Amino acid sequence: MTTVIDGKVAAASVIAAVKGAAAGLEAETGVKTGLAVVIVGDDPASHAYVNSKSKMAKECGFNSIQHTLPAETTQETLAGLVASLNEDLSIHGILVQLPLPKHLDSDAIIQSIRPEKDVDGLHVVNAGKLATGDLETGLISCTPAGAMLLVRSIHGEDLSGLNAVVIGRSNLFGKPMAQLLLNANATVTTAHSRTKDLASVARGADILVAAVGRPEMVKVGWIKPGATVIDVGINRIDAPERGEGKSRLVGDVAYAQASEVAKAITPVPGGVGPMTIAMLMANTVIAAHRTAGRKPPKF
Ligand SMILES: Nc1nc2c(c(=O)[nH]1)N[C@@H](CN(C=O)c1ccc(C(=O)N[C@@H](CCC(=O)O)C(=O)O)cc1)CN2
Repeated sequence: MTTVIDGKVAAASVIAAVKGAAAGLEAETGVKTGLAVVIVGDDPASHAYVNSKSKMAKECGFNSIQHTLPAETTQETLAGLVASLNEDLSIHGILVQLPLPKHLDSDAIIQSIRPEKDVDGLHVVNAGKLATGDLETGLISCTPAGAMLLVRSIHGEDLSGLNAVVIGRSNLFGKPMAQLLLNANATVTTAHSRTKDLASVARGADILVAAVGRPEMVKVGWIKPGATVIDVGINRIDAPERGEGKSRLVGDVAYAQASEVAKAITPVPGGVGPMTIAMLMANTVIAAHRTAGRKPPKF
């Protein structure tokens, strides 16, 4: 029997823990956890994600602030906003929604966020801490942290003896995911578009993580029978069978066939996606605890 890993259930349990931790911190210290979310431009998907983040932050009992800036915002204006949020004592987490409009230098903006408020875990200080195996003092990028929690729900904390293959090498996901797996003692291969015979590399995986951004690219023949498959892709494709102009979401894995051979698999939607926002809340309450000099909760 294949286990379908339910990201909505896992995310709900993270959120319940966040709510408890935020309430406890406020009761003990008077510190209300604060999250500022910044969005620039009109991309509808980005607006939907940001609205979900702001709403979830309120549900967690946070001070939730949203800054919505027009597409023509200059680098100086955005940098000025980040600088003022860096100084704002009521804000413990700053998130700048990506992608930014093309005329803006995303990396300069991300690197201008104070590392202790970088709840996206993208600042080089946080990336460096993860790369050197320090999982205690930094902030870990939300989607890999969430995907790792799903891996742990199947395999436990120690992945000794297991081969993990991550397909994708982005800073947002592939690199931090590989480092999290390595920290848990898995034997890790990072594969990508230039990897020779990707299918056979993937077939060596006990834990296969796909983050390629190509709909259903990972076929059943790429999956070792009994493997755990974590699908990070969120691709919207046409679905004329649902009516004219309709679309549906699919992952990077051909789910229907893959779920016949995998031991455990994440669906799309409802797998890794919901974990991203839950881990953002987790990072924010961790950051607030640290600022208040309290031991942060573990997730
Ligand atoms: N600053 C950041 N920008 C972006 C990030 C990020 O982590 N930090 N990630 C993505 C978008 N994203 C959050 O921002 C995100 C993507 C998907 C989901 C999610 O829950 N997906 C659902 C499906 C939702 C749908 O129906 O469209 C799922 O997979 O079940 C949450 C957050 C890029 N930008």
